[in-house]
Amino acid sequence: MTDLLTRAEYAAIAADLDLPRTPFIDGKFRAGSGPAMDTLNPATGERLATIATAGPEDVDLAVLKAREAFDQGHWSRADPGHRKEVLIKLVKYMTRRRHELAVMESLDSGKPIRDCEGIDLPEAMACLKWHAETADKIYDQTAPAGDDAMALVVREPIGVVAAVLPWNFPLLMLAWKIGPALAAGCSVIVKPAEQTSMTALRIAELAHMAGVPRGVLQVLPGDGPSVGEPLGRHMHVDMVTFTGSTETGKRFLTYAGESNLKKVTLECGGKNPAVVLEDAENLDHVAEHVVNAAFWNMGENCSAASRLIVHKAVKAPLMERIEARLRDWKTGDPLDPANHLGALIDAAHCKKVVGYLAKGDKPDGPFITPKVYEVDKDDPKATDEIFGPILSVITVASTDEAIAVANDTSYGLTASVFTSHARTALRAARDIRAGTVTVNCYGEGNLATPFGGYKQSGFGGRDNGMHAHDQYTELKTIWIDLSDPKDGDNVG
Ligand SMILES: NC(=O)C1=CN([C@@H]2O[C@H](COP(=O)(O)OP(=O)(O)OC[C@H]3O[C@@H](n4cnc5c(N)ncnc54)[C@H](OP(=O)(O)O)[C@@H]3O)[C@@H](O)[C@H]2O)C=CC1
Ligand SMILES: CCCCCC/C=C/C(=O)O
Repeated sequence: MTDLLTRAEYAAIAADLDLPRTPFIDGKFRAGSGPAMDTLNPATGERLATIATAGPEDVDLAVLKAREAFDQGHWSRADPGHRKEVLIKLVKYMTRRRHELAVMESLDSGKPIRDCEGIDLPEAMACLKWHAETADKIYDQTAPAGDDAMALVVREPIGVVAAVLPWNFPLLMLAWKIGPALAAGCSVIVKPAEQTSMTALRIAELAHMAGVPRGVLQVLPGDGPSVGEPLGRHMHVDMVTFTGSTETGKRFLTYAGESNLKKVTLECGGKNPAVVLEDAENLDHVAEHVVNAAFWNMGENCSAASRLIVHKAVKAPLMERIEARLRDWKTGDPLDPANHLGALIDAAHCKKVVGYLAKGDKPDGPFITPKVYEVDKDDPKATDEIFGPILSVITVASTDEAIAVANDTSYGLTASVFTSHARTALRAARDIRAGTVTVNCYGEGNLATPFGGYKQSGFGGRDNGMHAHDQYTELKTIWIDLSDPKDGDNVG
């Protein structure tokens, strides 16, 4: 874990923050022509900043500049080694300013500073570096074509990419999108969630300082209908990469279908199961993972394991251990490094989550302490993506029943299985319909492994790994006739 500063030191950084307040277009901050928007500190409800949002002309200008930059080729056709060096320089700038970025992220999103410093920031930087390093190490292919021809199969950057982001991991999701897209040579326009624009704006500025040319990385603050939809419908945007709710994700398919058939990749919601079977070993270890899986990031996580599906034989000892671990998980002031849970993102979301609390359980403003409820598998707590610190526990009597319950959802993002038998683990991993299945642990894999969902959790591609790079490229076949023209007619 990164060395944390004290609460007072974080407060001093917060007091001194220089916050970005306008769209970043064509290499500079410009006065946005959209309505002013207050961004609030979720923990206090106080105004953090008033941001000038992007209006329709800003969206058009950003797309025009992104297109021009792409066509000029200073980035898209640059030596891949140059793109690598520039992105690594960006990471260096982020490293220098990591405390400032971490505090900005915490103030803007309500996330606990210990996570911003220990997870979001280092993971975002590692992600950018990982993709930067791939830029000059990817080879194209030749295909079998016989003696008289050569067939090249090459990947080219797809063009102008709009990245529409959620509020739960503002910086990390930014990195998951811009890392591979910029490394591949695309121009990227970012639409952060309206609640959390701060770190995206600052990263765009740092990227430009590091050498990302004008128009290649732009950030347009504003809400979904004003900025997300026009990007989704724009005739000169080649691709949308989206992370957020399934409902909004589906809209982007409509926008694409009603405009230019742009490519759309969606990373959407989840109601992910942690399946603990009768033969699970070391219940202390299981409890540690289950607690982290359900409550990390206040449960505001598409890959949160919010359903614990547990065999009746191990339920009681596991529940005891979960309750014991939760005593160490403190909720409160996000800038206090002692706290594991901060504030929920905003009042509307808080109201939604509170609607799932049991009678008698109450929030403390935007703070909700972890809740564990035993429920039937059809209870809304067990079926809905709550996106809050609520773990729903469903008891089962067999492995088959556990797998059936795990799959009884319209989502399929992640799942975890705890068992001591390799065969059971492998069968369960195969039978659960989800994009990531972890065995005897909870997680999302790492930067090298693809992340995305089955069913209504995802569409069209994967974040992370080389699979992410591939989704920001088009495949082109170049067929070269090598036959000797003297041999006569080689047509057909
Ligand atoms: N998979 C995930 O990681 C996430 C899942 N969710 C789920 O979604 C629920 C609702 O959260 P919410 O923030 O509303 O998520 P959304 O899916 O609505 O938001 C994600 C992004 O899409 C944008 N957007 C919203 N509406 C439109 C639209 N009509 N056209 C184009 N873009 C749009 C948002 O902009 P803006 O918000 O600025 O209007 C935001 O940038 C949560 O409770 C949770 O269950 C939420 C966030 C992340
Ligand atoms: C350190 C890995 C964090 C992964 C978070 C994945 C969540 C994605 C989402 O909620 O969209």
